[in-house]
Amino acid sequence: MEIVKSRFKRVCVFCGSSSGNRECYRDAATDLAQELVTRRLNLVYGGGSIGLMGLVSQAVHEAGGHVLGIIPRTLMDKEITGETYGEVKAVADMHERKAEMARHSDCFIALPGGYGTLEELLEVIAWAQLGIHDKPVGLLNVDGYYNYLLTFIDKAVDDGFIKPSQRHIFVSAPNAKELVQKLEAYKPVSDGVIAKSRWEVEKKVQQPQQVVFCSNTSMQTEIAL
Ligand SMILES: CC(C)=CCNc1ncnc2c1ncn2[C@@H]1O[C@H](COP(=O)(O)O)[C@@H](O)[C@H]1O
Repeated sequence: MEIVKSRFKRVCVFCGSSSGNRECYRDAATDLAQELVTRRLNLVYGGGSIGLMGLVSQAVHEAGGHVLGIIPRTLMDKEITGETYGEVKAVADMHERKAEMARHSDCFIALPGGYGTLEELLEVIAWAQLGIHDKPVGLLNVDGYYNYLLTFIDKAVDDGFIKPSQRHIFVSAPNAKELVQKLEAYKPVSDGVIAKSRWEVEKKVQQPQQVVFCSNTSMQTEIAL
C-alpha cells in the first residue's frame, strides 16, 4: 500500500448513524477510510457501528488504522449503537463527547448525515469562527448532498449574517482524496475575534448529590483544543 505523509495525525469524522439510501454514501465512507489509512491517520468518531459511522470505523480498523470512538454512557447499549471498533472512550454526555472528539483531533471531516452530523459540523465551524480552535474543517459533498447547505451559507453571506471573510472557514470537495488535500493545504482564516488562549472553561467538580461549577481562577482550565 502506498503511504502518503500528512501534517495531521488524527482526523475526527462526523457522519450519519444511518447509511442513507444511495450506494454513493456507503462508497464515500469506505473511500474516506481508505484515504485515512493511506495517510496513516487515526480516526476519531462518535463510537458505535451503525450507519456510515460503522462503515468508516470498521474499514479503518480492518485496514490496521487506529480507531477511537467517543461515546456517551447512555448510548453504549449495543441495541442502540451496535459493536464498536477499536478503542472506546466513555463520556458522561453529548457535550463532553463533542469536546473530547475535538480535543483528540487535528482536523474535522463531515460525511453525509442528518441532524447529529449537521450539529457537530456547524459547532466546529462556529468554534473556528470564534477562535476557539484553528483546526481545518472539511465537508465531503458526496454527489452534491450538501449543495443546499452551501447555497444557504452563500445566502447568509449575501444577507449579512456571515462575514465574507468567514465564507471559506471550511473547505469542501466531492471526494475524500481532494478533500484531504484541501485540508492539508488549509491556512486558518483568522479575524482575531478572540485569542484562542483566552477561551476558558469552568471545570466541573462532581460532589455527592450535587454538581458545583467553580469559577475562581485557580479552578479554571483552558480548552485544550
Ligand atoms: C438513540 C439514537 C437515535 C441512537 C443512534 N445511535 C447513535 N450512536 C452513536 N452516535 C450517534 C447516534 N446517533 C447520532 N449520533 C451522533 O450524531 C452523529 C450522527 O447523527 P445523524 O445520524 O447525522 O443524526 C454522529 O456523528 C454521532 O456523533
